[in-house]
Amino acid sequence: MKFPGHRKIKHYFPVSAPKPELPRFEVDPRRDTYVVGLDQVIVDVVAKVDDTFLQQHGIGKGLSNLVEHDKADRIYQQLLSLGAISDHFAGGTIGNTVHNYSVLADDKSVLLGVMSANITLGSPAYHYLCHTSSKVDLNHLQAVQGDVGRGITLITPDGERTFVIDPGDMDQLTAAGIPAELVTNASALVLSAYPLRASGQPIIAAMQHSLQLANKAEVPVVMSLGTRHLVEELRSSIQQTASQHVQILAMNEQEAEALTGQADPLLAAETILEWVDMVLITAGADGLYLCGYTDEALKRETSHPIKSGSLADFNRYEFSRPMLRRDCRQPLKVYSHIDPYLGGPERIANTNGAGDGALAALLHDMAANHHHRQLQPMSSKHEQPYLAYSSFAQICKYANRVSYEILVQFASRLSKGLPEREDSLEEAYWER
Ligand SMILES: Nc1ncnc2c1ncn2[C@@H]1O[C@H](COP(=O)(O)OP(=O)(O)OP(=O)(O)O)[C@@H](O)[C@H]1O
Ligand SMILES: O=c1[nH]cnc2c1ncn2[C@@H]1O[C@H](CO)[C@@H](O)[C@H]1O
Repeated sequence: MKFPGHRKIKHYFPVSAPKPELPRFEVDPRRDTYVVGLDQVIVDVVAKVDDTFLQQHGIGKGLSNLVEHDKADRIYQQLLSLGAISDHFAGGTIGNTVHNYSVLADDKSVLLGVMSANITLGSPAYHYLCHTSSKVDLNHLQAVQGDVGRGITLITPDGERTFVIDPGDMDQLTAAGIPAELVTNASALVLSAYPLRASGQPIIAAMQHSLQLANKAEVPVVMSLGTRHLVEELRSSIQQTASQHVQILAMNEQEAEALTGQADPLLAAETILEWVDMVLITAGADGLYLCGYTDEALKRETSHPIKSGSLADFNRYEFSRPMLRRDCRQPLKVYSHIDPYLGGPERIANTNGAGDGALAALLHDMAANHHHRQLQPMSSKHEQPYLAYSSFAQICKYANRVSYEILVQFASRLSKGLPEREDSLEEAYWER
């Protein structure tokens, strides 16, 4: 487990005794620190098109459009004949998140979903496996006869991405195949709202079952909202799932507006904190917000400049560490915001996955806290049942840094961890 903070060598957790066993790729729920993700397994087929292509096929720009297999195939064949397909990447919003988590933490995660029983060269399943970190434990995927989902990712000249989703067998995940012990010993269970639109499909029951297992074992549940029109379509079901089963919600500012009716991320966060304990809102060129609770007696004042927006002095206590509302004797709402790292890259090739990257950073900080608590239960860091290792402000910095790394590459998944030292920071910073 790598340390998520300043990432200096001293922040690697000590390993004093030599490990008696050979390293295992499979997660051992009694010994390992890991997060579990549940996803519709999807391979992203990336193609560059112009806006008229979207209009011709009646595809809603910027949306994740669920379509019939035949229509998706017609689009795919046309893209092939145009020579417009540039790549096949592993995708799925939660698949991306757990992969990124494993790359950042240099540690294990588990993916729950489906996989084709018979994999041929060049098939969607083949591409998925080729682009997934070996630290993601895929031993618990459930076999299906057909293909995993195919997400045709259409990139228009303005950099916007639009999905055409051919579900294949991605929704055939069953509740009976969810390994209970893996869920109940995880640092967090992470899933998205996308499966909620698969009405009548087995994945709905699989999702409900995992939520119940995690809730019973008090494993934090993290839900990412997917895309704006999904939230518009399923607002009440998302709200209900969030307030009953979820502790942490992640979304972008459009999804926050669709959920709460508030265009201002701070006001949206204020409302969302009535349902859940923490919320991450990414806001594109405006950076990101992390908001949650701490106990009044444990609040810590920031040394960063004080910011005001729709809430006055909103970041005053951003040096506090996040807690569940029910663990606070006197809950205090804490808001933190950060502008894009280095003002964002000079040129953004593809924003796909920037939000998933930010969420992976938050998960890393939470898992590091879990890991440290197992190793050092008497440490002063665990006098209170904190949700994360670092403060709201520190997690914001980390999440934004990870998003930047995704923006400067073409793919939606990290191919390597963050540098140990930032070239942009002067030597003196690292001497502190
Ligand atoms: N135009 C931009 N300029 C600078 N930084 C950006 C820009 N767009 C995104 N970012 C950075 O990436 C983070 C996440 O971006 P964004 O809000 O677009 O995520 P998203 O819509 O959830 O993405 P996805 O759903 O594709 O994962 C932002 O918080 C910010 O740090
Ligand atoms: O319906 C869906 N279910 C699961 N993941 C999806 C869906 N639509 C798009 N993405 C995934 O979202 C990622 C970017 O955040 C993409 O990699 C894409 O595969």
